[in-house]
This record gives sequence, structure tokens and C-alpha cells, in this order.
Amino acid sequence: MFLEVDIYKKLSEFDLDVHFKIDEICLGVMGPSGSGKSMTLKCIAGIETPDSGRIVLDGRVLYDSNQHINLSPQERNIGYMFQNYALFPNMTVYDNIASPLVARRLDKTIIHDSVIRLMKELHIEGLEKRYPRQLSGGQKQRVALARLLIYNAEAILLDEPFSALDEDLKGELLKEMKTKLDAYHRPVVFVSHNKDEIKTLSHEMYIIKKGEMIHEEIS
Ligand SMILES: Nc1ncnc2c1ncn2[C@@H]1O[C@H](COP(=O)(O)OP(=O)(O)OP(=O)(O)O)[C@@H](O)[C@H]1O
Repeated sequence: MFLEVDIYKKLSEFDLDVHFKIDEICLGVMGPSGSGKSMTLKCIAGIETPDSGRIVLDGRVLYDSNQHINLSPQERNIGYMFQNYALFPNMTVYDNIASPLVARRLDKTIIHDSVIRLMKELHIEGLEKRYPRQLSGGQKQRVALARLLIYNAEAILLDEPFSALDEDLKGELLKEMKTKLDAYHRPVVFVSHNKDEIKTLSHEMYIIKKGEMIHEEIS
């Protein structure tokens, strides 16, 4: 599996001009606020459209401005975890986690088994019937992580997934995320302001400044 990204997009204050190719590793991306990190992930996920370029995931063209290819986020099959968890507020925890499998019309027993297994693994069993507003920040992030991991996403994009957590909780979730990602063997792009988080999770690192990515050794 590999993810190849060559995108150009005019933004309000500068141009986003991003190029990288990764295989089954976690690529850490750091950079100042407003430098284009979230926009890069949104273009890869298909939520925003670049002005030109090409995005290829394991040989599948997701976006190509010359060929007029622009797959929808669902067709891309990429897992995306936002800064603000983005759980569905009117759905229970169970339904939130199950939603990617329900959308794929999987058998109810298979969905049930997968939800229960992931809830156990992420230590959120017992919360099935709660709504997101009845959860702590850490619980919400675990639910978002379970929903991300429940389906067979071909790549994962993480945008500041630990930003709202206190240090203890962050450390704990970081460990769980590392275990999950180590077993995942697919391309992962991880955006963070925090170098320690990048060091823990990532194999390679880029710094993004005003829309341009520069490779940097993780030291
Ligand atoms: N739809 C858009 N069209 C044009 N410019 C945009 C759009 N959305 C965001 N921008 C601008 O693009 C730049 C990059 O924004 P982006 O959200 O990618 O930053 P970021 O690096 O993720 O910042 P932060 O760390 O604060 O989340 C900002 O200057 C922002 O104002």
C-alpha cells in the first residue's frame, strides 16, 4: 500500500504546494497554525478539492485534475479523525461506532461483534447507550478512534487527535493509538503541534510552512 500526494491549491494568504509519497508508515506533519496542515488532510480525504494535482492510493487514482477524476470521500475509503472528534450528536455511542459498517450494509451480527470487540479493546465497554454529550473528552476520542478503526480504511488521516486531552489521558491514548497503528500496516498521516507525539507515532516527519512541506529528521 502507498499514498502519493501532489497537490496545489490557492489559499487566501499563500499557495498550498504539497508533494509526498509514503508506504505503510506513519508520516508526522508539524507546522505553525494556519500553515495548511488541515487543508492538506481535507484534500486527501476529498472534503476539499485542490486546484490541480494528483492523489493516488495504492494504484487507485482518487484525484487527478488532468483526467478530471475526483472521487467522493466515501469512494476514497480513507479514515479521517478530526480535531473536534465529529461524532454524530444524535446517535448513541454504539450507533456512532457502527455507522461505517451500517453504511456498507454489513450483516447485523458482524456489526455487533465488531463494535463490542473494539469497545473492549479501547476500554469504553458499557457506554453503548450513551450520547456524545454524556461522554468525557477522552471517552469521545476513544469512540472516534473505534469508529475510525472499525472499517477497513485503506489509509488514515489524524488531525490533532489528542489536542483536547489532559496530559495523563493523552499519554494513555497515545499508547493505545501506537499499538493500533503498529498493527495497521497502511499509510497514516498524523498532524500535530507536539513533537513528542510525532516522535511516538511517526516514522518520518515533515514540517509544513506556508503551504510547503520540508522533510526533517525525527531527532
Ligand atoms: N476553503 C478555504 N479556501 C481558502 N483558504 C482557506 C480555506 N480554508 C482555510 N483556508 C486558509 O488556508 C490556510 C491554512 O489553513 P489550515 O486549516 O490548513 O491550517 P492548519 O495548518 O491546519 O492550522 P491549525 O494548526 O491552526 O489548525 C489558512 O490561512 C486558512 O485561513
